[in-house]
Amino acid sequence: MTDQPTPAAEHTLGDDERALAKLRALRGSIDNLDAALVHLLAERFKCTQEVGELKATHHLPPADPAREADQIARLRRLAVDARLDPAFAEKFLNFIIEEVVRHHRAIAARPRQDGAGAE
Ligand SMILES: O=C(O)C(=O)C[C@]1(C(=O)O)C=C[C@@H](O)C=C1
Repeated sequence: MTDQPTPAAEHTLGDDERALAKLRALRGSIDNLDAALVHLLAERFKCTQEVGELKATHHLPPADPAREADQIARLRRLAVDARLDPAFAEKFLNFIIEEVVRHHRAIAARPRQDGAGAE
């Protein structure tokens, strides 16, 4: 019988420490990226809040399906280039837009402060 090392014997304490250090470093980057996502989303919602005000003031519909179709097609292309699943990119954008449209509807339904529209 030959003395073949078992996988467990090859797996040293140093390997485990390196793996844990790598995991910690990756989690640090994940936390930074999550923070960036929150800030990016906050900026996006600031813009869409203004869009919602503009639309409500000028009696424009809360949703614009043609614009959404363009955005989805563009995002899917970007996702493919970035090696991100385009179906996931589409789902993610739709999720955000759904929330935006909900805000737009709430703004449009809000009673106006300037008395316009009242008898
Ligand atoms: O561009 C608009 O008209 C918006 O209201 C913004 C937005 C978006 O979040 O990107 C939201 C709803 C519309 O259906 C399309 C796009």
